[in-house]
Amino acid sequence: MSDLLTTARDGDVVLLTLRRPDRRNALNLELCQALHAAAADAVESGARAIVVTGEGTAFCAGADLDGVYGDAFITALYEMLHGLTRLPVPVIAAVNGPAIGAGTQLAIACDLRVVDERARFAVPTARNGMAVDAWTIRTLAELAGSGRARRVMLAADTIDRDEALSCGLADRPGTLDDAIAWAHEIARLAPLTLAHNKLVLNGTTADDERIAQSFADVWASEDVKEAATARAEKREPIFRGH
Ligand SMILES: C/C=C/C(=O)SCCNC(=O)CCNC(=O)[C@H](O)C(C)(C)COP(=O)(O)OP(=O)(O)OC[C@H]1O[C@@H](n2cnc3c(N)ncnc32)[C@H](O)[C@@H]1OP(=O)(O)O
Repeated sequence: MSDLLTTARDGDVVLLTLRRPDRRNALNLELCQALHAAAADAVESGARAIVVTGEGTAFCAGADLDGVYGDAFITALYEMLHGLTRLPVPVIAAVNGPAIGAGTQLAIACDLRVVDERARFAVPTARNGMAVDAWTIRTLAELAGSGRARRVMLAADTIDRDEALSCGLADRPGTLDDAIAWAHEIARLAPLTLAHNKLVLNGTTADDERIAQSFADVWASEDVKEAATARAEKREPIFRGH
């Protein structure tokens, strides 16, 4: 539990809100640990989709510039970021304002990004002499395109909302409510399939065995039968994740 993060559950969707609006939701050790734990708890409690957002005018101003220089913080930051990519459920970032530095890292550790009018992305490590890991730079290049990633990383440039939408860094324009509505739609999809797909999208060759297993699990599931039954009965399937 932390005062810096709230968790709200609505059916199968969990909303996690960074709550340091006076510091523009900058990430410190406590907030990284709280977010990591809350996302894992959400999955443990059966959530089928997670939304992450920031309170106030920013999504996340990145690492807390008053406390970024310790190993403990960096470790907690990457455990949290990579933890999100390893969760078996889709995570949507509702980017309600600037996502700077580790704020962009947080947004791209999520699977999907919904951006409101104030959203923008930057990783200005070249302005403050810091560094982000290879996963961050490669994922940014994968999502935004290599040319834009070069501009962001080598010229400390910003990607605004419209550009993010046009290049694929952001998936949909919209508000937090739109992101939550999308999460509810996603929560009705087949959970084992989503978990398999996410594992393939984010996994490495080290995950090959787990991927083969998740593939087999999907095909052996009750849900695959439920989809066929629902089709025959001309109704929407009700997936249970087994
Ligand atoms: C490995 C990862 C590395 C990193 O992530 S390095 C950090 C990279 N991030 C940045 O460089 C972002 C710095 N912040 C900003 O650019 C701006 O802020 C925003 C665009 C996010 C928001 O601008 P606006 O709404 O005008 O707010 P404001 O007046 O600049 O800031 C309000 C208060 O928030 C504090 N604050 C903002 N960002 C951080 C931060 N990253 N760490 C600690 N505090 C921060 C300020 O100092 C100030 O405080 P006060 O009201 O006392 O003057």
